[in-house]
Amino acid sequence: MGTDIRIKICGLHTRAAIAQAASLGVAYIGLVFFPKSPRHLDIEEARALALDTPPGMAKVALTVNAEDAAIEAILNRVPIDMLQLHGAETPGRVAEVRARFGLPVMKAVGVAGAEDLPALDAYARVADQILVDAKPPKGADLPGGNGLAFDWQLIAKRRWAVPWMLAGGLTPENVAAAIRLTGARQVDVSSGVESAPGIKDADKMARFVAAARGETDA
Ligand SMILES: O=C(O)c1ccccc1NCC(=O)[C@H](O)[C@H](O)COP(=O)(O)O
Repeated sequence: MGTDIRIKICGLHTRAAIAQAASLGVAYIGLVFFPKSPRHLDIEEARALALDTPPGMAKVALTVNAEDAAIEAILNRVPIDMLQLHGAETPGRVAEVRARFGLPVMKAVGVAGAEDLPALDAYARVADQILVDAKPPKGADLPGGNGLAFDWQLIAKRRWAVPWMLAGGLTPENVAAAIRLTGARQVDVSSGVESAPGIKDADKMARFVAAARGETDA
């Protein structure tokens, strides 16, 4: 562990939460473009927040099965550093988005069991990063951001040729153990630093960052 752990906080939608993320030295912030989500931002809200974001944090646009036109509409107005594809985009679609928009692409891949692991290898061949996340429960409204963890043992000895991020149900209480077990150097959190769906909690954010860096006893 240590301060070299890179942290992404997803689903931020207030200036205060973004300012706090910056003061904590968070590496990435996720802006969610998915209308069913309590963290959804419309394009003009996202633009205002992104223009106000202190330098030094990568602004990641999260979309779900978005068409080119929808991605283009975001990128025309919002200064974005990375695209996070969080739907059922195929490896071919990931390669296409990457080539078309010229931004790094992180593909979220849901894991529930060993049968899901080959997909990680397939996406690692085409994406700039992979987000190793919990698979959403059947019938869930959201394909991510559900606060569910998967069995970290499944990826305990696995490595990929691109940077990867651990996600899914991480909290201030479990993130240190998750990092120890998986060897992750990057972690992503949303629900685990909220007081209610979509509402980020300043104390939980601070405790999460400290725990991920091994600054607490967890
Ligand atoms: O956050 C959302 O509402 C969301 C909506 C649609 C697709 C993905 C979404 N979130 C993804 C994330 O917040 C994270 O990248 C990841 O799934 C971890 O979330 P959590 O388990 O809540 O920490």
